[in-house]
Amino acid sequence: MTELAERHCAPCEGGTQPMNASDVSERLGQLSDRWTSDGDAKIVGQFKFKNYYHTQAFVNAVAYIAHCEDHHPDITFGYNQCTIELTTHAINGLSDNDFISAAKIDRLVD
Ligand SMILES: C[C@H](O)[C@H](O)[C@H]1CNC2=NC(N)=NC(=O)C2=N1
Repeated sequence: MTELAERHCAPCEGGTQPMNASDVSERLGQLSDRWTSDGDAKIVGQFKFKNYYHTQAFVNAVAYIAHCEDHHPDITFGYNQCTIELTTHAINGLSDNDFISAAKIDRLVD
């Protein structure tokens, strides 16, 4: 199968089933250890940086990915850390879009 980071998010307007726990855990295995799942509802990534400039640059790059993919994570950050939460609002759960976005975000720092 094509690597997650090479794929693109597909428009999701509902009507798709949210991923079940076993799909979630299989997809999580394709991401870095920074990501954990919060039940089947969302995945959370924790990123550390050496200073505010590096953190802010990362946040800007994540926002750019979100714009290009039309899939939007919640982003919170401080001086040297950033937390990304991904879920697919349209289906109230996780879809491939969340894992594709997470894999692209991983690529920024790996
Ligand atoms: C039409 C467009 O694809 C949708 O409105 C997108 C926009 N960004 C989104 N982002 C997230 N996280 N979940 C969504 O369901 C979603 N829907």
